[in-house]
Amino acid sequence: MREYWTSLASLMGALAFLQGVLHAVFPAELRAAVARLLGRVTRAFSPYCYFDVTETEGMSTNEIYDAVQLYLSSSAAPAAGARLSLSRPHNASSFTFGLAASDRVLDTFRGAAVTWEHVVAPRQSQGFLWRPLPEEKRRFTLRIRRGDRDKLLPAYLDHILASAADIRRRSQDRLLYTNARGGAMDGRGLPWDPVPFKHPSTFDTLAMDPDRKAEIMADLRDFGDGSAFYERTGRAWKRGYLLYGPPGTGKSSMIAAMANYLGYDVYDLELTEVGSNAELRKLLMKTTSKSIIVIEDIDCSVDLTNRAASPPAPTKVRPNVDGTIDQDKSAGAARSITLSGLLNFTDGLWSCCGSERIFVFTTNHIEKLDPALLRSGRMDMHIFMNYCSFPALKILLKNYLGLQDNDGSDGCVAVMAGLEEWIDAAEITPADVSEVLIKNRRSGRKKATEELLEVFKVRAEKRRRESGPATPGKEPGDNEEEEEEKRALESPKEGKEKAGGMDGQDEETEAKKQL
Ligand SMILES: Nc1ncnc2c1ncn2[C@@H]1O[C@H](COP(=O)(O)OP(=O)(O)OP(=O)(O)O)[C@@H](O)[C@H]1O
Ligand SMILES: [Mg+2]
Repeated sequence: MREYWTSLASLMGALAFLQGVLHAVFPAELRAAVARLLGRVTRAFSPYCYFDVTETEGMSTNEIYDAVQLYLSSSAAPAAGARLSLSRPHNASSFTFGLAASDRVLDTFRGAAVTWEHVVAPRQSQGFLWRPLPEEKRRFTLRIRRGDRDKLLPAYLDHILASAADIRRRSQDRLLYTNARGGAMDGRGLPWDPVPFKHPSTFDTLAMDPDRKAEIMADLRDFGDGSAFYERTGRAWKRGYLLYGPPGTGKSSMIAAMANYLGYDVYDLELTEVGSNAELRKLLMKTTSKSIIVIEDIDCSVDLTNRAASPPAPTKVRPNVDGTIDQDKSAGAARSITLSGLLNFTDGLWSCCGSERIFVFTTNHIEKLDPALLRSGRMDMHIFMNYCSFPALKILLKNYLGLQDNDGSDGCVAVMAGLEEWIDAAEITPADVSEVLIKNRRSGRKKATEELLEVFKVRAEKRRRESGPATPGKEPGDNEEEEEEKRALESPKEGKEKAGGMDGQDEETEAKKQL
């Protein structure tokens, strides 16, 4: 045994001596060149080819490196034992995972398997630089089979860039843009003011007929995934939705749900702030793709009845001495937008200067809109937001009271039957139902639903009277039922919030303010 250790020690000594001689005889450059050559020879006989994506290109960062990192963090499967690093970028609402040094992930694209390795090596001393580089050199190395090369490149890289852009957009807080400055540009030449968009409305919380809801969601999904379809058919990648119906039926809530569902930004276009068709076009050109452009209450914003009308001579709005502008003067400026300007905005050549954009118009009076505005291609889907139906009511009861379908607890079954019987006759909006539920939610489910049934009955009776012959000598609101309904909506018998807490009205106002 002792001899074994002695011979091992002499072998190690001989190797160290040989290495010393090699270092002395062959300079470092020569050794590196030999190593490179050996690497090349091995690669020449390897069935794989390799591509490096470095973190920096010269002094600037490499966008592809960031995209690969983001893509791998969400799409690819880490190899067994790989470590992922966790981070949360600035302004992001979710975490992202990154690959730690020297770990590998596997991925497949078009049936071909690929491997990514994250290589981290210390950087040699940099000397003096105005902008020092990171101390480590990082790169991703892509390994693919030689035979798959044509199949994978460049399509696989395009796929990575598109996926990374999508992930980035989804993990960042989205924005709500307004044109409150009336088209005037800010310091960066942008006419839109952004604020973080955090509206809580989703398709889960939206009360409407479930079949219609599923249809709208499928339509939005088709639109979002429709890049190839729109290209193949030569259509501009945009879609218009018209939401119409009485006030308080969820039109604005639907827009927020759409934005949350697709992960799009929202541009809330205030037409009365726009001075001319040219300004409207400029605003359109400054919107980004993957966004929803909204014009609320379109019938109230601008005279939309005469397509042929030419804009009146531009009225320059002169500010008053104190710098303010009179309302009627600015209204004059808004009138210089014409229907034809708006039609071009939604379906003219300019409307196609970006892609993946949704136009949403809302109105309480569809009959006031010009048919040209409503045709397919401009408003592709017309969505009627109606009074609350029983299936929609069940969604509100679930959201506000946690009441599940066929929930027999708290003795609600009988009340539910009553609600189903009275709801159509009551013609009540989801907003009014929400109001009653917010105010009574602390009184227990049974009490809250009973209170709602009471409101339904009063409302139904009122509707019946309204549709019957008018009672001479009676003013509107001059009857007992109306007063009783008002009382039920305004001051619930129980469950009033104590001072200090936000009451139902405040919550509602707060929710409305969010959009
Ligand atoms: N369908 C609905 N589902 C869930 N909540 C709703 C629905 N409709 C209305 N609400 C509630 O009523 C409030 C007002 O609704 P919303 O602003 O969406 O109505 P609207 O149809 O846009 O009204 P308007 O025509 O006056 O603009 C919302 O904040 C929401 O709480
Ligand atoms: Mg609205």
